[in-house]
Amino acid sequence: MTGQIVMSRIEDQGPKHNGRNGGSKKYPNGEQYDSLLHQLRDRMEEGCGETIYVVGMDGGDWGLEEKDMEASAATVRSMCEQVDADLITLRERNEAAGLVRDYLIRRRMGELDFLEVRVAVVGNVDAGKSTLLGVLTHGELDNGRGFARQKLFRHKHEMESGRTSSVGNDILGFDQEGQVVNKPDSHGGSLDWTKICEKSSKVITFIDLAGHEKYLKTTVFGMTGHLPDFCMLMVGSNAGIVGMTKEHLGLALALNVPVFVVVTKIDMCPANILQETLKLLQRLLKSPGCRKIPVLVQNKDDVIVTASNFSSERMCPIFQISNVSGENMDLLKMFLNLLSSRTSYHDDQPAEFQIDDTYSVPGVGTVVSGTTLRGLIRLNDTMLLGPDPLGSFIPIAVKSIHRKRMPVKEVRGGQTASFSLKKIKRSSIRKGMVMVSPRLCPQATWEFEAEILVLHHPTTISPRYQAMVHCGSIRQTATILSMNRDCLRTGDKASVHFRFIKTPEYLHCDQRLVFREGRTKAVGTITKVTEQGLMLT
Ligand SMILES: Nc1nc2c(ncn2[C@@H]2O[C@H](COP(=O)(O)OP(=O)(O)OP(=O)(O)O)[C@@H](O)[C@H]2O)c(=O)[nH]1
Repeated sequence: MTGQIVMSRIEDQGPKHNGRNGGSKKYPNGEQYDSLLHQLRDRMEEGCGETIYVVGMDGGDWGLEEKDMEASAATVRSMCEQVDADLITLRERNEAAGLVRDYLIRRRMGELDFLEVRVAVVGNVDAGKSTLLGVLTHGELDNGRGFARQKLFRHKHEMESGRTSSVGNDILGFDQEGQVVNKPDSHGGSLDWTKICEKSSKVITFIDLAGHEKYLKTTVFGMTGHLPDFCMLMVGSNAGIVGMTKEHLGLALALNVPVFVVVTKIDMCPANILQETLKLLQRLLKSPGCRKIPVLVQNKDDVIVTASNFSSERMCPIFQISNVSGENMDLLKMFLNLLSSRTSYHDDQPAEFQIDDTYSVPGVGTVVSGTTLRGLIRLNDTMLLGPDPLGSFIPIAVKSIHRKRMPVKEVRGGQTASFSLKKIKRSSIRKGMVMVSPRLCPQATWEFEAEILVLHHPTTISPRYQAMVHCGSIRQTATILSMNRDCLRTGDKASVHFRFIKTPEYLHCDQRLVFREGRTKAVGTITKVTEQGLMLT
């Protein structure tokens, strides 16, 4: 093994993990070091503050002798100092020519900052969604009779019926070492969000979307409005692929949200039934409608490989867990810690924030919560809030910002936040409104065109048909004014001209939308937004 380093190897032959390739970093000269540093910065930006880095390639071979590995590791450590990041060893393995090491490189976070990843949780009723979230966030296993989920229920009627109907939010914090920081208090078992965020370098927000068909509306809103980075599809191993499972998978695929699957209840499922469920699941994921590559995650190596290839590739990891015995929970947690946000941000982009909920807080006033789509919003910035029913936007000053109930000074693209607004009545704010930078000169839109695909419709769709459009946090009925075909049936694609029936909305080209009415579902992409003054009547 020579001590030299050939730069082209790093770019050309490193293992491609979602652009996170590594290489041999033994004894680079100044120029090579700068180039490596530049690459690392790019990768960290692409991964929203973190990247998986593989060290140990020399020539075409995998593996370094111990002393070369230590030299390479020292180079990487020094680069991490330059970019103010921590270097965490994920695994070390022996390949033909020696050692290979996988590192997680994660930006150091100040006390009030953390990386944020949103995971939508879907799956059929009784698949164990609420239970898994209870187990993950409260660190106590279930008893198989609903113990763990009790901690999550927010509404009385849910407590009584055992069904989740609201879009709940649960958080799971990981420290720099990848350990869970959630510590429920000893009385009542409640979680202190501020403490979790302070101790975390990454916070996973789970958006628990209901499993019952009755709540499909809520599920669709959660999948479009809360901008999940990833979707966790839960399947009960004994029940298999039933009820809403395919529906939820289809929705995630239609909205281009990468999916991973968690098969639960393996403690109580006979081996042959578990195998049957896994077989059907793999067949479904490989089918022409999904075109995924299912991977059964069995060990830490599988976690690293699937996490590294997850967001941009077709890989679909499948975990098999028990909420009662805790089997494989460590693999799922490790995977969650390695997921990175899909929304990269640039400070210089004009800020956009979409509102998905409003509250009246005694002593504070009106509070809006939602997701920052782009740019940077700071305390005391002036933003434009709208559109109101006439399509206007009004200036408002940002007087307080909270992330996960914690006061902060700024919030960036990809992060959820809430703002308290002065002198604004809660009743004048609706879901779907936005707060944007005045630089954008925002316009409200009554009409738009979209390319849509009808996923399911019992008869045919033709002009004047009305249905609910979900787009980001917008949820409003729209009428089809015209389309480039006479009528649409299941499986048809068309270019369709829509008009909102109640108020104009703030829309962008390229936004994904879901068009839904009862069992009818269509998905699409906005292709044209009509300026306010130019509406057709
Ligand atoms: N034995 C066993 N029981 C489980 C496991 N996971 C969940 N359960 C039980 O399965 C039942 C249903 O779990 P829930 O978490 O309520 O299911 P859900 O998917 O959240 O259902 P909805 O919220 O109604 O959509 C509860 O009684 C749990 O105790 C598991 O891994 N093993």
